[in-house]
Formats: sequence, C-alpha cells, structure tokens
Amino acid sequence: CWVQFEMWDSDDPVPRVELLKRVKGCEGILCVLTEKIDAQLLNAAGPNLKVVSTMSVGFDHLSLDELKKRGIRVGYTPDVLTDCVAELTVALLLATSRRLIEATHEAKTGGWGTWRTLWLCGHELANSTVGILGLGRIGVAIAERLKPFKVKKFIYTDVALRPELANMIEAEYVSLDELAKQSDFLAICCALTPETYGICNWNLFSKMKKNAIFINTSRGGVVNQEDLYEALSTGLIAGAGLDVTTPEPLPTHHPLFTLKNCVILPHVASASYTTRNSMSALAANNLLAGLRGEPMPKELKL
Ligand SMILES: O=C(O)C(=O)CO
Repeated sequence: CWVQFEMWDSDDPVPRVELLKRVKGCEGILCVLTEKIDAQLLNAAGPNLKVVSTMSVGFDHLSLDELKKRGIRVGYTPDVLTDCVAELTVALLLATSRRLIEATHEAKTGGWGTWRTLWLCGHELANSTVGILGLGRIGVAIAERLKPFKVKKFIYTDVALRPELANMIEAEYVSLDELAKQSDFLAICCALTPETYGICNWNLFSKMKKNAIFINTSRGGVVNQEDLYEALSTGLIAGAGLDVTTPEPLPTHHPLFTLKNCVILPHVASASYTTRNSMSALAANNLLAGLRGEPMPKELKL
C-alpha cells in the first residue's frame, strides 16, 4: 500500500508539543521508547489512528489501557534484540564483577603500582549461583551465555512458573526472597509493569549476599535508586551494573555516579548496527501490516 509519511529526521526525540501537533489525523505512528503514547497523545491524533508501532521490546511508554479502549493495535520488536541485549548484559556483568572500569582508570591515572595481592579483586562466575528476575527470552539468552563460565546454578522468579524456558537453562524456580538470598549475581530481566515498579528495593537488597552483583538491563523503574545507593555505599552488596536508570539520561551529579562499585551505561543494550536495523525493519513492517489490517509480524496482544 502507498503510505504518506512524515519523519522526524533527527536522532533526538521530537519535542512533545511538535509531536502533539503533527500526529493529528495520522492512521499510524512509529515511535521509539522516548515517546509517551498516552491519552493526551491519542486524543491529539484523533479517531483515524489505527496502529502504534514501537521500535522497542519494552512497552512501558505506551498506555495500553488507552490503546485498547480505542481499538488501536500495537506492534513491538521482541526477539530481534535478544542476542544483542544478552551480550551487553554479560559484558556489563563482567565489567562490574571484575571492576574493569576502575581498573582501566587506575592504569591510566598512576594508581598502578606493583602487583598487589588483593588489589582490584572482584568476584568470579565460576561456581556461582546466578539469579534471574523475570525469565523471558532475554533471561534465557543471558543464562546460555553465562553457562560456559561454569556457573553452578541458575535460579529465577517470575509471576508464574516458566517451565519451558526454565528447562532450556535448567533453572530452578524460587521465591523473590530466596532469589535475593541465594544469588551471587542477580540479573533483572523483567518488563516494567505496576507489579515490578520499584521491586528492587531495600527489602530485596537487605536480603542479598555481601558479595552479590546486581545487574539491570530492563528498565530503571524496577529499581528504587535511593535504596540501591544505600546498599552499594554501605557495602550491603558488592556492586551494580545499570544500563537503565530513572530518569534517562541520569543527571551527571547523581550520587550513583560517585560510587566506584556502580557501573552505569547510557541505555545501550540493543545498540549494535545489526540489531537496530532489524528493530527498525520490524517496526516498519508491523506498522504497514497494521495499516493494511493484516496480521503483524509481532503484535502485542492487548
Ligand atoms: O527495546 C527496548 O525496550 C529498549 O530498551 C531498547 O532496545
């Protein structure tokens, strides 16, 4: 089908006022995760709007209730980014547990003296227990990559048992409490929903091991950052690697940036050329299928 489209031709997000003006009368919207698709925006678009296609696997920026109410279909981009996100998660985990950022800083700035027995010691994956909060495609892909590092045991928690996925990585289902207590490494892989908002808080951190490494490549909103700061600065847990924060960008004066045991990345888990190309192609195909009234390659069931 022929499609007339207007593109915001910049890597920076379209300003909200501009977006609200330009969506008027549109039948479809292709957005990224910086655009809030809420009642205000849907009202601004008007009754022609049939489909919203987001170039992301996460959909916490979409008001699903509002979309459903209006009968608007939603496309998203699962699967195509799984490998890329899992790879980055492993990189962030190792950078955090083996203190790579501190180490390169020391080497560059004169901190590198003689070889010292306990200098820059971290924690290794061999013989460890890895916990996964929210076992989906990405959690499985992370576990598959970590297994060759000789992880002893994978455990997970979720709102329901995930027997098929769990079997793929021989992961054992445990309660959230047990996940906190047993994990040497805890990877957060859940979607941000009202149930997971702030789920990583003092209650969780206080049950974790002193040697535990906390890794989040899902959404910043699942973490209570004040509690995480307390946990890291008091040595309650050993370290954290975050690819996502609240807000994004995290202000450079944020206390978390002062901590040596906190590695912060600017939301780059899916940032490979191959994956971003696949995501944009899938988002475009979802949009076109939605406009034609055909099944979308990846439709979010509302
Ligand atoms: O797809 C997502 O949800 C991201 O966070 C970026 O890939």
